[in-house]
Amino acid sequence: MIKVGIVGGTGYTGVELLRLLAQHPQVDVAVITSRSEAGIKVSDMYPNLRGHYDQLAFSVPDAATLGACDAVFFATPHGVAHALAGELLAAGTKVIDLSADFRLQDAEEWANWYGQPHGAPELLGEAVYGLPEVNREKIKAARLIAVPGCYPTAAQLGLLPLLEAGLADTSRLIADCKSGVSGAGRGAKVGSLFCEAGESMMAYSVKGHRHLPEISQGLRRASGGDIGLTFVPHLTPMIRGIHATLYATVADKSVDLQSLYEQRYANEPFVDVMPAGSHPETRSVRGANVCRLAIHRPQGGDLVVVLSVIDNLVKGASGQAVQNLNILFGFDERMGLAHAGMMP
Ligand SMILES: NC(=O)C1=CN([C@@H]2O[C@H](COP(=O)(O)OP(=O)(O)OC[C@H]3O[C@@H](n4cnc5c(N)ncnc54)[C@H](OP(=O)(O)O)[C@@H]3O)[C@@H](O)[C@H]2O)C=CC1
Ligand SMILES: CC(=O)N[C@@H](CCC(=O)OP(=O)(O)O)C(=O)O
Repeated sequence: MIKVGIVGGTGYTGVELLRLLAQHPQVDVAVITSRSEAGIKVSDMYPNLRGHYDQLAFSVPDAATLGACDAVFFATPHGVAHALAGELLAAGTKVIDLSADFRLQDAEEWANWYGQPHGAPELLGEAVYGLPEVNREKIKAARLIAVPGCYPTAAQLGLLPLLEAGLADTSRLIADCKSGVSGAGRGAKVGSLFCEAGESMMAYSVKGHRHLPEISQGLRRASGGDIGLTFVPHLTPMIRGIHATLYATVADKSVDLQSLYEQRYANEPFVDVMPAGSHPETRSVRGANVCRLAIHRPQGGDLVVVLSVIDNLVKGASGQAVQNLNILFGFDERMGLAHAGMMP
């Protein structure tokens, strides 16, 4: 049994961690922080967790208490893990960061996209990008994990097989992505109001979204060369889910792309390559730590369309974080994550 802490326990990814860890046989959640709800019992705030964490209350983040844990999750806005990770690592605590603080390898690029200086560039060298389908061996030996963003998880898992095989024109890739509103977090924002987002759909950040450099970094690693990617995120009237429609030009029509994807993900417990011609739905992964993919080549042309769906709060955040924890501590990778998606 290991002891874990969660910094940022009242946000959407924090409470999703609690939901998943409630069924994890090897994890005891010892500390959960919130500055605004300190002193409140978890089960008083989240009735779905009654019977699971009845003695646990939110507390103000404190490095000494967190440093007594085996691992600490950061489910906080950018910059918080920068400030605390070094101290926790020095105390021998592993850090699993759900924010973007350690996802980009280049501190200057991070500062440009996130509009603030990087708070812990000295830790970047050891941070491991926590996409198990790419970095499983590195994760096993890591102390600091940067859990990928939600759009980057859906986009990379959908495009990696084509790029690793050197099949796609890497100068012209398109990721047309739709997210549920929980992707914006629990904080009050006009754009997240039911009257604003409840029955409407819009693209945003077309000029440049902070997930663009993260997706490009991963695709560069996969292809070994430069990436020309257009990434357009959209806000859609659903609570959870990401649907990524990915476009790539693949001139070689002789390749069996279905087999390529099936072989690439044959041993991956959380990537499901659907039968040829499928149209995965976000509700099929709702609550589940799964990415479902379908590969299409419309009219047999050179444009390949890959459909990729995840739950932004599970494979796109907290589920992937638990998957990383399992790998890090040598548990079965599926532990605590055996949830099927929710239909309807
Ligand atoms: N929502 C999603 O789908 C995804 C989110 N992420 C990332 O995960 C992280 C958390 O996201 P989400 O759960 O949506 O965020 P929320 O806004 O819903 O929650 C943020 C949490 O962090 C706490 N917090 C805020 N500021 C600080 C601070 N300075 N120090 C300590 N705690 C703080 C808040 O509690 P309090 O203020 O009371 O302390 C709250 O519990 C973000 O970095 C986000 O980008 C990643 C992938 C997907
Ligand atoms: C719908 C929505 O607003 N989504 C968020 C991205 C989700 C997320 O939290 O990503 P990070 O972990 O990288 O911050 C956005 O576009 O900013």
